[in-house]
Amino acid sequence: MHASRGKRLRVLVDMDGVIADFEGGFLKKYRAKYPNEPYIHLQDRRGFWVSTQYGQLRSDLCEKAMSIWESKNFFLELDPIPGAVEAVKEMSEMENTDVFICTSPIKHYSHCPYEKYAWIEKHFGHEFLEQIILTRDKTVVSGDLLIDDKPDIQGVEPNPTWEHVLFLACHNQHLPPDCPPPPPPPPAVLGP
Ligand SMILES: Cc1cn([C@H]2C[C@H](OP(=O)(O)O)[C@@H](CO)O2)c(=O)[nH]c1=O
Ligand SMILES: [Mg+2]
Repeated sequence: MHASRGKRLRVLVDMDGVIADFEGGFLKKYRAKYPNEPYIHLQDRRGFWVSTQYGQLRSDLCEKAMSIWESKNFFLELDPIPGAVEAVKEMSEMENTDVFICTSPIKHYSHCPYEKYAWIEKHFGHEFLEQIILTRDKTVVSGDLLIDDKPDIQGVEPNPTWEHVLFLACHNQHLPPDCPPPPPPPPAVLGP
C-alpha cells in the first residue's frame, strides 16, 4: 500500500519493554535493594504499571518500586531485550523505511532522559541519536506503526496516525487481542 503511493514507511519503536528490559532490570535491582521484601515474579506480572501491582501487594511497596527506576543508572544499565537491537538495526536499513525510537521519560527527570540517550548511543551508535523521539504523549507523533508494549496508548490526539502493534511483554501476555482492561492481579507470590 505504502510503496504504491511512493511513500516511506515510518516505524516508531518503543524503548522500555521492547528494546530495553525494564521489567527484568527492575526485578534484579529491587531484589538487590530490598532482599527481605516480597516481590512479584515476572510470570505473575499483570497490568502495565509495576508500582500499581506492588502497591496492591503491600501499600508501601509502591514507593519502594518507584525508588528503583528513579535511581541513577537504572535506565542506563538495562539489558537489551534479546535480538531487539539487531532487529531494529536491520529494520532501519530496509528500503523505504524510517525507524525512530519513541520513548517516554519518567517525570523524575534527573537521570532518565540522559540515560535513554546514552543507552541508544551505547547500543546503536552515535548516529542513531538522530532517531530518538522523547515524548510523554505518543499520540501527537506521526508514523505508520508504533511498536509498543503498553496496551492503552492515550494522549491529546484521539486519532493517532499510527497503528499500534502491541509488543508482547510479561505484563500484557494474558490480555485478549482486543485489549480490554486487564484482569485483576493473581494472588501475591511472596519471596525471596
Ligand atoms: C513506571 C513504569 C515505567 N515504564 C516505562 C515506560 C516508559 O518508557 P517507554 O515509553 O520507553 O516504554 C517509561 C516512562 O513511563 O518507563 C514501564 O515500562 N513500566 C512502569 O511501571
Ligand atoms: Mg514500553
